[in-house]
Amino acid sequence: MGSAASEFVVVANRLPVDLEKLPDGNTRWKRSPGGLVTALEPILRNNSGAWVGWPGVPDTELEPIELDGIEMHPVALSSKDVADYYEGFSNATLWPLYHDVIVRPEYRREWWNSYVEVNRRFAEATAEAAAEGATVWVQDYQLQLVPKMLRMLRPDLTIGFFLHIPFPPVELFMQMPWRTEIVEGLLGADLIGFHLPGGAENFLFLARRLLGHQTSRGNVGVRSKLGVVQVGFRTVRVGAFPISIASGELDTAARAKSVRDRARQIRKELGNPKKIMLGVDRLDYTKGIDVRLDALHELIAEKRVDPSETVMVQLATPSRERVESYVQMRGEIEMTVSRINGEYAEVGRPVVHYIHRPIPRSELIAFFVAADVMLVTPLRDGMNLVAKEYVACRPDLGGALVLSEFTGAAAELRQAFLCNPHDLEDVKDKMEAALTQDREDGRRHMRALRRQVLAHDVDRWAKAFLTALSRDSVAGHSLMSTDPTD
Ligand SMILES: Nc1ncnc2c1ncn2[C@@H]1O[C@H](COP(=O)(O)OP(=O)(O)O)[C@@H](O)[C@H]1O
Ligand SMILES: O=P(O)(O)OC[C@H]1O[C@H](O[C@H]2O[C@H](CO)[C@@H](O)[C@H](O)[C@H]2O)[C@H](O)[C@@H](O)[C@@H]1O
Repeated sequence: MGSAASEFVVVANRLPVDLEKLPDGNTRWKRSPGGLVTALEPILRNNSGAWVGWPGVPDTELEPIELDGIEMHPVALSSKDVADYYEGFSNATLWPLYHDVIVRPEYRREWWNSYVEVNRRFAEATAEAAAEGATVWVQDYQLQLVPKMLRMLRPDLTIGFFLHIPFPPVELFMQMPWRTEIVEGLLGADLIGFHLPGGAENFLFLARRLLGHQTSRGNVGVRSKLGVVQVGFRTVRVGAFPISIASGELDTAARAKSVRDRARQIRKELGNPKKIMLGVDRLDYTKGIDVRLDALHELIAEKRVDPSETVMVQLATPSRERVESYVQMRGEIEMTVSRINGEYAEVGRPVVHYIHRPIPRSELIAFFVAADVMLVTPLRDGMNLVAKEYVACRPDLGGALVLSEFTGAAAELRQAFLCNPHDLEDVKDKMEAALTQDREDGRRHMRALRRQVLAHDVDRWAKAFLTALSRDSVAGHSLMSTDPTD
């Protein structure tokens, strides 16, 4: 495969596929976890581009390879890189800091040094993969230094950056010992995207107060009214672009007879309960899996939910399994599941069905179709694609969505049963309301939710971001430029 050939390059910590080493010594590629891949994989597949990322296993050097129409450029990470850059700085420092310090971020210099070094490696790999004048789209918190490093290596490139997790309030961000370096790193991009206007506005404030750049001061809009930072002669634009899913594809898949049959079979396998509640998440402390389990436990104890006619299914993909806070949270969740089942299950009829492994896509869609109530209760979440996937999978207008106010999705899905996950009574009330909703009200809410999700799909997200990015490359913008992209 030729190098320096791609006109469009996505750079993300992970490739969309992980290399799996099988016990017999063979290897195979499998879909990698998380919403970033769910969102970007179809875009790249349909637009023939290159993807620079880690193949998900340590100490493995691989040549570029074409898979499913995408040119994959694997970046090797050693076991030490994985421990310090990925598990350490990315997921024990940045992840908790950017998610409202739900657990305490650890600030370690050796992790930071590794973050800098690995970001440099990604920048170098991208500089090799990109054609002259190409567009490069850097993704997420693991790679915040790449825009500046890449600009120094390849000033000819147009560089976009998108943050998939929340950008924290200024008071929290200021804890970061390397806060200046991170803001400078991001400012290497031509366009910096966040899910919500609040994140973009936090960033503009920091660019002004921390680095002394001139910036625009008004509110940032959604896919419009971008903010501006003047960095010497360069103008960096900052905007809000809420990510989405391939809604049309899911809608079609959910209508298939095989999926509807499987959904009926799932209900039967669960003992034909009156109501099925569903949770689908990476096993992450931000997702509030404990919140929904505690709420269910209390609802049963208070006899507001009858465990002989209601079941909960929690599908949990293993995630970041060597990071201490994840180990601890898994133990707590599994204990609560056992406690609820210990108190209320009958032989052969658990109240909570808990599966700790990834589920194939078609099976997941059948679960969405089968579920009467979808529980999405994060303490904080950049977007949460699961909420949108559930809505897209309900062309029958059935089902109800309980959604935390602290997800990016809540800004768009206003007709859900919105709840405050820090207020257990509120979560219980919303779960009960969703379980007992009037059929016609439910259909009306679901119709409105679907209108939003089907109209704003992942293609529209990518188009809005890339259109704004390409405008950057052709024209200089004045400091107060406001240029709608939608
Ligand atoms: N147990 C599971 N099995 C298979 N896919 C899952 C599972 N849990 C989550 N997913 C998928 O992973 C993605 C999660 O995206 P999102 O909700 O945005 O959160 P995050 O990216 O933080 O994990 C969705 O596409 C969802 O369908
Ligand atoms: O790569 P991992 O460490 O296994 O984690 C998986 C992904 O998790 C995060 O996803 C986020 O992106 C979603 C799409 O924008 C968004 O809906 C969700 O709220 C975010 O949490 C992470 O940001 C990705 O980098 C990871 O690949």
